[in-house]
Amino acid sequence: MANRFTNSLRFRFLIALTVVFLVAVIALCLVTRFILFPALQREEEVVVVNEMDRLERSIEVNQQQLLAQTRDWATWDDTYEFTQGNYPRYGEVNFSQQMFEELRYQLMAFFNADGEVHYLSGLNPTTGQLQTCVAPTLECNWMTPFVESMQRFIQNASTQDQDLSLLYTHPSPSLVAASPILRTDASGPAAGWLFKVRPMDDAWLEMLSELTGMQLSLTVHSMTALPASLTTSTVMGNTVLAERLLQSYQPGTAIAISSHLQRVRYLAGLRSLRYVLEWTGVMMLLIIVAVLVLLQRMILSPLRALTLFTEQLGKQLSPQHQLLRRGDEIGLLARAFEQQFNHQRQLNEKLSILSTHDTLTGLPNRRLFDQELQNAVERATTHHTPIAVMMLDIDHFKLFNDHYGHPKGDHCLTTIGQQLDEFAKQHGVLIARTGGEEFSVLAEMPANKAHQLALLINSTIDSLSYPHEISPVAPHVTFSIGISALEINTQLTPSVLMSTADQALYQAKKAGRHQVRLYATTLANEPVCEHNTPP
Ligand SMILES: Nc1nc2c(ncn2[C@@H]2O[C@H](COP(=O)(O)OP(=O)(O)OP(=O)(O)O)[C@@H](O)[C@H]2O)c(=O)[nH]1
Repeated sequence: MANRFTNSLRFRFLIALTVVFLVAVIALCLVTRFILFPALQREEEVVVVNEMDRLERSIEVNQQQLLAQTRDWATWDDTYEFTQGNYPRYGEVNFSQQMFEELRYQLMAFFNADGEVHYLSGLNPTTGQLQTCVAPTLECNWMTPFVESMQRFIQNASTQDQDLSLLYTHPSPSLVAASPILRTDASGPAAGWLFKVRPMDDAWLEMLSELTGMQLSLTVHSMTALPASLTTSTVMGNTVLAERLLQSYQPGTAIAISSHLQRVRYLAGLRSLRYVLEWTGVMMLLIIVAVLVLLQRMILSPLRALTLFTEQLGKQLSPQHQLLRRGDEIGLLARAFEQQFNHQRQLNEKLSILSTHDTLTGLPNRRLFDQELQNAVERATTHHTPIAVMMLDIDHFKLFNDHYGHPKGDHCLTTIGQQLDEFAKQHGVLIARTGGEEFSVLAEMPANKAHQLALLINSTIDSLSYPHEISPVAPHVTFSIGISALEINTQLTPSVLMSTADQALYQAKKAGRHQVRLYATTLANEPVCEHNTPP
């Protein structure tokens, strides 16, 4: 049973489809692993870089704003005069704690044209109080790193240098704007430089976070040169830690500003991908099921029906099957099968007739007669019904052949055979050609009726008047007939019937031919002698 299933088309097709399905799944996994995932990751990297670009632009905007404010102060006649030493109350009039806090200034530093400190004002990072000095000493000592960097900038600046925005990392991360001090009409020469420092402290980060919508943190990195890629990203679960390095004016350091970015695009892409993969899998399974159903309906079921159909053909039921009406290949096959079977059946019938009938006369032959006799004897012994066997032999047929020739003898046999065939059909008996010019009759009837029938056969052949000029018996062809009609008992066999009929025939021949002799049990060894030779 299991072997039959594994050999079936259904099983093989299922295996083939499963293999195709597995190959498709593996291909899908490989495509996902080596094409789709990397594409999603590349897209995420682009998103990260764009986000950090946006962040950097926001910082630049803040720097430009500080620079504009610095430029505004530096190109003001009051500042110019102050730097020239002509406006001693400048600081007192213009600087206040509130102004520094509102504008988020850490420090404002004024330098003369030679780069020497002219005036410093700023909020002490420890106390938060406004301090004003003319040198970064004593309580203004915290301004020293700023001042040193600014003086280095002034030393390196050329006469063409205009205002500039910078980033400091030391002493703390800061935005710094530098602008040459000019008259309000921007006429020169520059009286010095004005620097404004805005701390990149928590408050500044908070302001930037509100502006960009990102949670930000800031660190200072020590490095001699900036790397090729200013943006790095580290995946941390559902977020990416993105970091952008910002060039510092102070050598050997850089400011790193970082943010945890939600992997919104990536996760959405991943969900879409999973959705597509799941549905692709489901669709493939549905397609496999559909293919199997179609296979079952379109091929396997018709093939099964074709098998049943051919079995019916084999049993010669001549089925009017609906398969024969199909227009497809199955229909063609069914019709071809039917044609082949019909042809085969006709051949078999011909063969059967050839093997059971005599070719010359068309009468049943000895084989068929023996079979039927066997069956009749069984019927007779079982049901105690009468049975009789007759042996018919043409008288002096050798003389006929010698006189008329063998072909005429054949013609005579054929004519007599036809006559006997008609007779058999009329009287419901079996007449076979069981020898050269010998015929046998199987008649399921009692002895007296068999005897009358034998007489009737003789008179029928006589009435045919087939010429036999040199026959000593009559001028036409005649029969001698021996009949065996034995008592029905378990001893009764076909050979007993045949041999006793032969004995009766011998008696008929011996008594002068053209006669009927009956060998019956009651008359055993005293055969009845009848002669119906016309007078
Ligand atoms: N033409 C022809 N002759 C056949 C055929 N079969 C047998 N015979 C002939 O039938 C003849 C039978 O001869 P015998 O057995 O001597 O019998 P008979 O001459 O009929 O003499 P009795 O039977 O004693 O009356 C032989 O000459 C056979 O050649 C056949 O198919 N065709």
